[in-house]
Amino acid sequence: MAEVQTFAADDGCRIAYRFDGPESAPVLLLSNSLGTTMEMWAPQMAAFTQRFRVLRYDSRGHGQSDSPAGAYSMDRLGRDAVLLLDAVGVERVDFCGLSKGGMVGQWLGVRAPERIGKLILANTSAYMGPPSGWQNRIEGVLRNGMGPLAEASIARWFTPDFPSRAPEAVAPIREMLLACDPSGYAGCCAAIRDMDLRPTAALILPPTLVIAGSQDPSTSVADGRWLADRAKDGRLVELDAAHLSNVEQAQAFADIVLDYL
Ligand SMILES: O=C(O)CCC(=O)CC(=O)O
Repeated sequence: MAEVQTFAADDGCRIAYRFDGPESAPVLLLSNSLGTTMEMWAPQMAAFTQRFRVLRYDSRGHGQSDSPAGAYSMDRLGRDAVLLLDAVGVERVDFCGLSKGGMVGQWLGVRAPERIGKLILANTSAYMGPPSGWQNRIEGVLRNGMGPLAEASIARWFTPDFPSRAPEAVAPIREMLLACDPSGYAGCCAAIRDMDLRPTAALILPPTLVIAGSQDPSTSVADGRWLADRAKDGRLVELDAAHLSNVEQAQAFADIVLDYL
């Protein structure tokens, strides 16, 4: 049975990961969004493991990974993904990341394209300014913890009636957010605060599918189209969802990813 394992990144931060699916299958690497864990991919696991050996990890600051104090950077988060591949001895993967995970994907597409077959960037953006908004969020979470963020986050992550229509899908996501280490969450907020991947977006080399949510107030369809227009071989697909489109449109998300791969 698959279990969560850990490896140490080059600064000693322990990163948690797990494999699921047939050992002989090609590897699909999944990267989580801000305030969630590798369990955010639960709605796709049955479908993805039909064809792939799925490698999921908790981004530093999240889940069972360490949460070092201080600001992280997108370089740091991108290097963690490369170091994970090195640690498990996998040379090349297909990649799917949502929001912050998609920012890591943009970084990989430019900085480590030789490690990536196809890239799927869901509900993400090359820039999420202004920095002052992130700074306020960092100060708030370090002062007051995760609790006060929860309901506003859920309201951005799902369309208005989804939580009452599918409480069983939303409850685990709320739990992940509330269990998040405030210092790890703040570290990742700093990485987004300081991120501007726009100057290098045209250097994304792998074939790229961008998935956008037509009702996503965090990373818009326009943000997704902007990326798809710049990636060397980019394409855009829209789902009727808010930010966590893989939870709200679980089957459609899985079908789109598997069709593309
Ligand atoms: O979701 C992410 O990974 C980063 C973007 C974000 O903060 C979305 C949100 O909380 O609305």
